[in-house]
Amino acid sequence: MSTFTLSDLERIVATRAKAAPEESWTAKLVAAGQDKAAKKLGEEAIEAVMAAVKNDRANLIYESADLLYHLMVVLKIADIPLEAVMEELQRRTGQSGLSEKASRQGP
Ligand SMILES: N=c1c2ncn([C@@H]3O[C@H](COP(=O)(O)OP(=O)(O)OP(=O)(O)O)[C@@H](O)[C@H]3O)c2ncn1[C@@H]1O[C@H](COP(=O)(O)O)[C@@H](O)[C@H]1O
Repeated sequence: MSTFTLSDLERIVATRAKAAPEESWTAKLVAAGQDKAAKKLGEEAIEAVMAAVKNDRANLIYESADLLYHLMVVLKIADIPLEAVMEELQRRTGQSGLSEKASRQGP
């Protein structure tokens, strides 16, 4: 079982964001800005969706890793700590996704 966590990835992204863009994909994306980083996130999401609908397990794992990495870069550029996302997820525990959806729908 892997001991690697999203917090580890967040730390790596934060460190590599300060590297020279010629030597780091992370730094290159950060230097390019949120439009480029968010576009990459969208592309990786589509690739993960395609792997999922094709039932391609190996590729879904690979594209999910790309997706999570690019999400961490987008959060870094937006100056949102992973902690904020985890707090939101924690806030939702104890409430079913269906009742949460219903609470957002109007009369
Ligand atoms: N997890 C990742 C990770 N996942 C994907 N990628 C990179 O994301 C890029 C996007 O892949 P694509 O094939 O979609 O893009 P591309 O066609 O090469 O690029 P474009 O033509 O779209 O610009 C590739 O260069 C991948 O290597 C990652 N780059 C870095 N990391 C992590 O970040 C760390 C630091 O990496 P650097 O910032 O490069 O030092 C690494 O050790 C990893 O832990």
